[in-house]
Amino acid sequence: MKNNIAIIGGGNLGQAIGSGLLSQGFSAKKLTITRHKTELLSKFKTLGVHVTSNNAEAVKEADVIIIAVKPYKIESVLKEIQPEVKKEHLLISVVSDYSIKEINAHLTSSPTVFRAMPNTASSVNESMTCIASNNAKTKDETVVKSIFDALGTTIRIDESLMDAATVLGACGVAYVLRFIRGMIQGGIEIGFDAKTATDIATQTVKGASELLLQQGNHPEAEIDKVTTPKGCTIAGLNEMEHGGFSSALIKGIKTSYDNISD
Ligand SMILES: NC(=O)C1=CN([C@@H]2O[C@H](COP(=O)(O)OP(=O)(O)OC[C@H]3O[C@@H](n4cnc5c(N)ncnc54)[C@H](O)[C@@H]3O)[C@@H](O)[C@H]2O)C=CC1
Ligand SMILES: O=C(O)[C@@H]1CCC=N1
Repeated sequence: MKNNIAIIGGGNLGQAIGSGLLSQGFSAKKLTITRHKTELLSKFKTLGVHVTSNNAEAVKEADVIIIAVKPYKIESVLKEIQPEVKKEHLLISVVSDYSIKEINAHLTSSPTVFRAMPNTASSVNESMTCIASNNAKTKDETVVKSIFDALGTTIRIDESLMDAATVLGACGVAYVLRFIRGMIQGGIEIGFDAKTATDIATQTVKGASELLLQQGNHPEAEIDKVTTPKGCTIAGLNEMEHGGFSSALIKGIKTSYDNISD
């Protein structure tokens, strides 16, 4: 990848993106990460990444800008970098609940603006990243897709689905991790130590995902292969459903969605 990338906001997601790019061989010299407390980015500095608290300087040196600050900070960041943003820049916002139109309203130079919704699995190159833009050129779309392809898998979506992508793909990591924690707790109760229960639960979740990813089957078709009539799987599954398992998940997803807007 030949672009110089500036990540504005080296927090949880900004660092995950930085780590994911570096582990895929992206040159540390072409990467800048900013935040106020630069000492918290020392592991990147050690690897040769340019670490600074000066956003304008970072933007000046970059051709791709990734904004990864909290939603309530994006307007001040846009005001700060606005004088240095050029038409040739590709500006990618991973900020939730802030539209391309709102971003453009703070910029006079009309850069090409994208929104992307990756997740924290970017750090291990297993993100699902949803990407949206308005009338971007194909060559610019290719550049943005290649950045996030390096961090996992990408799909292009309409910007109107960005809130839904935020919930399913980004918040989704937390839902799945809570599920895994529940499996571990159950595993300990039936006899495993925490480490063994974690090893079994995590690989089982990975394997179940791979069944769907590699074979494209419906989850219920795979569940049918596990549930022996009158067996222990269906007994446990039905007990979970009596406890509101699928319903709680669907309600939680809808509640997250309803809580995106401030
Ligand atoms: N954490 C996640 O799983 C995901 C987060 N997002 C979005 O990414 C954005 C960042 O989220 P997190 O990384 O979780 O937040 P965070 O709070 O961990 O990171 C934001 C970083 O920006 C820095 N920052 C604040 N003001 C700044 C400024 N003026 N200049 C430079 N840096 C500044 C903060 O010090 C912090 O390190 C949010 O808008 C969130 O909606 C999107 C998908 C997933
Ligand atoms: O919870 C949040 O607000 C952010 C958005 C997506 C993941 N975390």
